[in-house]
Amino acid sequence: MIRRCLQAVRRFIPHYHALFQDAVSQRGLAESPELWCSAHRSARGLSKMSLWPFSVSPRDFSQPNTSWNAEMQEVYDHYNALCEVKTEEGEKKGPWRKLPSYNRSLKYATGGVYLSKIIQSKARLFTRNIKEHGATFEYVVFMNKQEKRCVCAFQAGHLLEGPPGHVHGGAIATMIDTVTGTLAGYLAGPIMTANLNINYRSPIPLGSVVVLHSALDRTEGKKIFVTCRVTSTDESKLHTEATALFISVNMGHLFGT
Ligand SMILES: CCCCCCCCCCCCCC(=O)SCCNC(=O)CCNC(=O)[C@H](O)C(C)(C)COP(=O)(O)OP(=O)(O)OC[C@H]1O[C@@H](n2cnc3c(N)ncnc32)[C@H](O)[C@@H]1OP(=O)(O)O
Repeated sequence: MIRRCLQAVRRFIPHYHALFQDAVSQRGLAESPELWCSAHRSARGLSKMSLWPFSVSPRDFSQPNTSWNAEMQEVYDHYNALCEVKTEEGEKKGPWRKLPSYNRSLKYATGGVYLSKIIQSKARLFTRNIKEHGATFEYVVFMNKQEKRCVCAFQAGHLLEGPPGHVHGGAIATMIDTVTGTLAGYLAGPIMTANLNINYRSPIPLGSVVVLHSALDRTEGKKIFVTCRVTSTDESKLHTEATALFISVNMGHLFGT
């Protein structure tokens, strides 16, 4: 069964490769950051049809679940309401968009000739690898493309302890990397983190909800500079400040080609 599935994957790779090369050329990405997303969407459609025989509908980890406390739900509801603005002509898309979040991003953005190298069946996105709701990273990202910024509501679970009763600095860095990286990737296509500078200003209690506010600072060629502030939900308390540098890469960079 597995051998037959792999044979089917191999048969479709040339078609997939053509699609991928067409849509995700570096020139195209530089001119239109949208291309990465459309290539990603096309790839998902294709992989669902034929390339990914093991595929099931992916779970969107950024949907509310029973572990979310009232504050987390409140921030979610606030930004979710901004995703659709009601007008006299009926509902219209607002400036914000909720990003879905899966536990294997590459599974849903499979890429032609790289397919055989990237399939590691046990690989899972670091922030989405625990099944128990609320134990680690509960978060949802809302993107505002016009303003080139995003916000993330983050509820830190009990397995993220660093100092007693408070969130581990590495877990905070993980969330900052994730949110700034998501913004940079959304605006510029495939990126890698080159530099992350973090100032921890006040500890984050375990179980509490904070908001990460991330914004594009500037771009210089392949370099994308992004800022991030982690605050309490009412923004009265600053927990962490960071700056990040991302470099646009082509997919070959990930596979040493
Ligand atoms: C799409 C979104 C979907 C998201 C879904 C999942 C969500 C999760 C998202 C999570 C996202 C998490 C993402 C992750 O966690 S990525 C994982 C952590 N990051 C890495 O492992 C990256 C490892 N490093 C590299 O691969 C390369 O060094 C990179 C790619 C970074 C640069 O490559 P390369 O070395 O070949 O670069 P270049 O020679 O072309 O130089 C280009 C320019 O950049 C300047 N430069 C380079 N490095 C630095 C530096 N450190 N400080 C300051 N400047 C630096 C350089 O001087 C030059 O400037 P200029 O001379 O042009 O002025």
